[in-house]
Amino acid sequence: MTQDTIVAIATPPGIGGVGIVRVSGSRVRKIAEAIVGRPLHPRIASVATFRDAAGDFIDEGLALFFQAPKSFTGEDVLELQGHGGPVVLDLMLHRCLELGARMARPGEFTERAFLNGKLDLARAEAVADLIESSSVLAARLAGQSLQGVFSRRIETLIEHLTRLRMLIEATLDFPDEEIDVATEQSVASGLRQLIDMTRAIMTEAHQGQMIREGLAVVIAGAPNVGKSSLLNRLSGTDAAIVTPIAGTTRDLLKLDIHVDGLPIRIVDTAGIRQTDDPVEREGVRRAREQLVTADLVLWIHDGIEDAEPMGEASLPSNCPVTRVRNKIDLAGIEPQLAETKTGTEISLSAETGAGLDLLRDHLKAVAGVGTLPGGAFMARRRHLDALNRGLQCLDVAQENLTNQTGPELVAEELLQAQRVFGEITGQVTSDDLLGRIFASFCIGK
Ligand SMILES: Nc1nc2c(c(=O)[nH]1)N(C=O)[C@@H](CNc1ccc(C(=O)N[C@@H](CCC(=O)O)C(=O)O)cc1)CN2
Ligand SMILES: Nc1nc2c(ncn2[C@@H]2O[C@H](COP(=O)(O)OP(=O)(O)OP(=O)(O)O)[C@@H](O)[C@H]2O)c(=O)[nH]1
Ligand SMILES: [Mg+2]
Repeated sequence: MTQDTIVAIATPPGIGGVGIVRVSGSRVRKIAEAIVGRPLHPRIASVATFRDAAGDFIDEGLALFFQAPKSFTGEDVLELQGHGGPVVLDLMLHRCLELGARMARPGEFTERAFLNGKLDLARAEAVADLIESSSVLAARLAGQSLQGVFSRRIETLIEHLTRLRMLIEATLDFPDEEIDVATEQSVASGLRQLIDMTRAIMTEAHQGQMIREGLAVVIAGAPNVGKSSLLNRLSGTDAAIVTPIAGTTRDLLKLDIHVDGLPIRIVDTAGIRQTDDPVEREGVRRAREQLVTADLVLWIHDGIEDAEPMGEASLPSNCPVTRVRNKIDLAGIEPQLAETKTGTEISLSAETGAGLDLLRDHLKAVAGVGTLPGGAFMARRRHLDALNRGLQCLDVAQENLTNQTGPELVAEELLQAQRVFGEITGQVTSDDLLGRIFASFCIGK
C-alpha cells in the first residue's frame, strides 16, 4: 500500500436521499478516526457523527470501512454515507482532502482495482458499460461481461494458444529435427480449432459492441421515395419535414431510437440525384458520406417510377444494404420480406405503418439480437480490434505451417497472437492504454 490516498464523491451531483464520499489508500484509517472519532470495525456499517477539524457537526451518517486487501480497490477503503446534498458532501470531501487525501481522477478507484488484481481489464470496462447502458439489453450484456463471461472466453483461448505453442517449442528444442508428421497434423488441427474459437468469440463480441454503441442505420435513396416518412414512423416522432416536393431533406437528421432494447443510431439523408442547386448538392455529398460508415443502409424506393431504383449504383461496394420498397398502400400490395440475390428486400408503407414490424425484426436480426446461443456479452471496439489482429496472426501461422517455413515462424506468430489477446483482459497493457480506458470513466468510479 504505497499508493497515495484518493477521495471522490461517488454519488451523482445534485440532491438525493443519500450521498457517498469514497476514500481509498493508506491514510484511510487515520482519516476515518479523525472524522468519526473512533476506530471502525471492518465491513460493519456504523452510525456515526462526521465532524470537521474544529469538531463541529457535518452530518450524521453511516461509516463503512473495508480493510485491505478485501475491498473494491484492494486497498483500505472508507465510505462515508451521508445525506445527499451537495453542500454536505462537499464538506465531507474537503475534510478528507484536509486529512491528506487527494481528488481521485475519473475511473481511478476501478483502475486501482485492476492494478491490484481485483478485476481484469475487460471486467473493469464492463463496470463503465453497465453504468452507461442505455437499454435493458445493454445492461444485461454488460452484466455478463462484469461477471467474467467474456474474460473467461479469452482466457480459454489463450490457454489453448499456450498449449499449441508448447507443442511446437518442444520440437524447437531438437533443432536438427524437422516437425514430424504426427506433430504437424496435431498443430494444424489445433490451429484450425483456435481460428474457429476466435471467429466465434468475434461474432459474439461484435454483437455486444453493436448493442453498446447502437446499430448505425442510414436511410438513403432517390428523392421523394419516403425516407423522411420512414424515419418519422420508426422513431414515432415528426422530427423530419415531409412534403411532396422532391429534394425536401438536405441536412442529415440523426436520431437515437430503440427497437426492443436494441439501440439504433438512425440517419435520414437527402435524396440522391444530380442537381445544380448547391445546397442540395452538399446534402447529397453528405448523404453519400454516411453510406461508408453505416452498419446497414436502408435503400428506399417507391416501386412506382422504376423497378430498378435509380441511383443505387452510387452505393459503395460491399456496403451492407437492405432494399425497402415503400408506399405499398398505393400499389395495393401486402407487406413482405423476401431474400433476393442482392440481399433482403422489404415491402412496407411508411404512411400506414404496414410492414414496419418486418423491418423492426430485420434490424434486430442484423444486429444478431437473440440469435446467439447462451452467453452473449458486452464488448468494445478495442476488443474487436484485438481479436481481429490476433486472428490475422493465426492466419499467418497457418500459412507458415502450410508452406513449411519452419516451426520458429509458426511459434512466433502464435506468441504474437497471445500478446494481442492478452491486451483484452489486460495481461498485456501499456500506461497509454490504461490511461485512455479509465479516463472515460466518471469521477468516483
Ligand atoms: N456502497 C457501495 N456500493 C457499491 C459499490 C461500492 O463500492 N460501494 N460498488 C463499487 O463499484 C459496487 C459493488 N462492488 C463491489 C465489489 C467488491 C467489493 C469488495 O469489498 N470486495 C472484496 C470483498 C469480497 C467479499 O467480501 O466477498 C474483495 O474482493 O476482496 C465491494 C463492492 C456497486 N455498489
Ligand atoms: N401513399 C404513401 N405516401 C407516402 C408514403 N411514404 C411517404 N409518402 C409521401 O411521399 C412524399 C415524400 O415523402 P418524404 O418522406 O418527404 O420523402 P423523402 O424520401 O424524404 O424525400 P426527400 O427528402 O425529398 O428526398 C410525401 O408526400 C409523403 O407523404 C407511403 O408509404 N405511402
Ligand atoms: Mg426527406
